[in-house]
Order: sequence, then C-alpha cells, then structure tokens
Amino acid sequence: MKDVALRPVTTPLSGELRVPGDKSISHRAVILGSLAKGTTTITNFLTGEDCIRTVEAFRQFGVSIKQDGTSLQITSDGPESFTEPAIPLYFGNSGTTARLMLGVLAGLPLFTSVYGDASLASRPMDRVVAPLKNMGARFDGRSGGSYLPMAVKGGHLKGIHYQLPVKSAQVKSAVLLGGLSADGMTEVTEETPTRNHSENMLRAFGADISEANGRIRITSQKALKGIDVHVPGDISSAAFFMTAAAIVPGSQLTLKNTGLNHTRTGIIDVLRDMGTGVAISNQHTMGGETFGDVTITQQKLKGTVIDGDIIPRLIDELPVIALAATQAEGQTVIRDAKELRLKETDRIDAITDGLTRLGAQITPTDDGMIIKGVSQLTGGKAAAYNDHRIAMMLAVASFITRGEVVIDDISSIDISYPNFFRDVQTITRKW
Ligand SMILES: O=C(O)C1=C[C@@H](OP(=O)(O)O)[C@@H](O)[C@H](O)C1
Ligand SMILES: C=C(OP(=O)(O)O)C(=O)O
Repeated sequence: MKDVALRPVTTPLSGELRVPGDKSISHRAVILGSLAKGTTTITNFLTGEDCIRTVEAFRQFGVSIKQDGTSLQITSDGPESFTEPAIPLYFGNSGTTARLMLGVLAGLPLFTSVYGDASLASRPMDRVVAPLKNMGARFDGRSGGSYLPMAVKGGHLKGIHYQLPVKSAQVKSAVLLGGLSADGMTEVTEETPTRNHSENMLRAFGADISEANGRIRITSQKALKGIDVHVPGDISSAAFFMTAAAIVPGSQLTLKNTGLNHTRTGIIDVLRDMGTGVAISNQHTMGGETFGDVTITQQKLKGTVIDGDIIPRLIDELPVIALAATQAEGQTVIRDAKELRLKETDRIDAITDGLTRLGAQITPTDDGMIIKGVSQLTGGKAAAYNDHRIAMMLAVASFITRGEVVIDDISSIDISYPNFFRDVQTITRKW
C-alpha cells in the first residue's frame, strides 16, 4: 500500500481498544531470551517490522525462535552456543535493534557485520560505539565507525564507568548489555531518567543489577535464565488514539492493558496539563512493568510548555502531541528535543512540513517548535518521510480536517503498528 486519502470523522470516537505490544519491551524480551539459558515465552509480542529484525538477528546466531501470532518461544543454550553468522545482519529501519545489538555483539567473541536501510544508515552509532570500544570491543564502520554498515569483533570486555552524554535509553542499554559479559562491574550514570525496561527485564532474567539515584550497576557473575514475559500494550502506539480522543469533540475512549511505566507516561502528564480528562483503572505490575487501562475524555485544550526532564518520557509521542497543540487555545512550546532530529527522519522538520501543509501554524526551532492554536486544519497532501510516527500522526490529523488528507506513503506504519487502520476503523467506523 502506498498513498492513501483519508476523510474526516463526523461522530465522536468511543469504545475500547487494545493496542499491540510495546516495541521497546518486545525487543528486550527477544534479546534477553536469546542470551538466557532455557526457554523464554513471550506473549503479546509486537510483530512489527522492527522487532522482527531483532528476532531474525538471533536466528542467524542459531537461536531457536518459534512464532505463533503474537506469542514467541525462544530456546537457547546461551551466548556460548552462538554460531558466527555467515552473512551480514540486517537491522532494517530499527534504531533500537542497531544500538542494543551493538551492545550484544560487543560481548560475543565472534566476527559480525551489520547494516540497515537508508534511514538507519544516517543515524549516529558513535554514541554506542565509543563506550563499547572503551570496554574492549573492536568496530569498523563508515566515517570512522560512526555509521552503519559496520563490522564488529567482540569478546573479552572489561567493565567501565560511563556517564551518559545523551539522554538515551538505547545507549544506556547497549552499555549494560556489554556489561553482562564484561570482567568486573559496569556502571552507567544518567542525570535524567530514560526508559528503564532494560533494567527491569535484566533483573527479571536474574542478572546481577542494581539501581540507585541514577547509577545503574551490572556485573557478569550470573547466567541469565529463561522466563515468561507478558508485554504490555505500547503507550507510544496508544498515544495516537489518546490524542485522537482528546481532539475529536465529544469523544471518550479506553486504551486497555497499556504500559504505564513512569519513564514512558509523559504523554499522560501533557494531555492532563492541556485539559484532557484522563482516568486510569485496573493498574497492576508484572515483571517490573506497570499495566493499566487509560480512559480519555475530550475537553477543551490549552497550550503548554514541554521541556526538560519530561522529554525522554515522551520523545516518540512529540509528533502526535504537536497535532494536539494545533487544537489548543494559545501557544505550545516544545524545547530540549533536539534528539527528534536524529530519529527515522528529522522529526522537527517532518512535523512542521506535514502539519503546515494541513493548515497549522508551526515555527520550527533548533531543539523543538512553537505551535499556535487553535487552527481549523484544512487537509491537503502531506509526506510521511517514511517515518511510522509521522504517518500515524497525519492519519490522526485527518480525523479533524475540513477536507481529505492524502498521505504519500503509509507503508512505514508496519514498523510499530501493523493493524493501525483496523483499529482506526474500530473506533471511528471510518473506512
Ligand atoms: O530504548 C528504546 O527502546 C528506545 C529509546 C528511544 O531512543 P533513544 O535511546 O535514542 O532516546 C526511543 O526514541 C526509541 O523509540 C526506543
Ligand atoms: C525512534 C524510534 O525507534 P528506533 O529508534 O528504534 O528506530 C521510534 O519508534 O519512534
């Protein structure tokens, strides 16, 4: 499927949805399940393209991974049993696969070569290569090892103390995964909390890991043991429907079984701050992760300021938050989000271009944007820049435009939300 024309909705959104499994947690479950000895079962696994790239990478090491719908069964004898892949590992469009796998590869005494699609080849890898080289792994890649394609010779790592220079869970996770097999202790410190799924899951798999005041320590003493992982719904996917319900007049929608880890719930704080009704029920914790149902009730929105420590808690939701801001009274300012320029595309430029074409008033800045509301969005033609989050944001924008929205290419949505349009139909009966 390539371009698509979407018409506005004419009735409020209502009902319940269960969005697919969390992308970050699905990647980590496959990684740790493959590194662990024994059997790991994963339920509610995200079958999006990105997570499949992580599965395929471990299959190339000889790990048995059986898939039945959204359930996976991994059987492994641990990293000692891995075979050296005969062909390069392909990471597709997935930054998480690339950065976390470089941490894994750094710890394996094997030669591997890795590559990605054009978008991934333009994303910086030096942020993980630099600390992993300090631990003793060897990397050779484009621009002195800053970009894929890359060759890795790992093994015999030693622990390091590493202060994160960027607010990135991918970098933190890569160093911790290296630390899993390094001699001595590896310590990562972060000034601002970033998503902590790696820490939660490493603990659940039996790793020797501790965490206090932004200091995470891991030692390699213990072998990981296979476990059962149930993946919560992805709050980053739910965010599209939370926002849809927040901007379509008269809507009330419940997102069931959504991941509510505090390091990911910035979208809820912002929607509340802008005036949306948000109620949480059935909250419970499993494997260190919090799950719950989120009910959104549409209410008049007002502009806000989004900056500082909340940014890593909602970084992937900023495209759809920008859409919400076009419907808010007054001005919304997004700052401290320069990382948006290093995602699947430059998301500051892509958001500005897409929403401006639909009739919004946005000024891009070096590290964010200023959005003036309220704008009656007109509709029109817009480009998704091969970026799943931009494509879904534009699709949700079409709910409230006066005319049609034509998106150039929606195929990227498969990266994180394979049944997105089926779910759109469930709550809008639109197509
Ligand atoms: O660790 C992860 O699973 C992710 C971390 C974030 O990236 P950074 O680590 O680059 O901030 C996020 O944008 C990405 O979608 C997933
Ligand atoms: C940035 C994203 O993912 P990744 O870094 O894994 O490509 C995302 O899913 O929005």
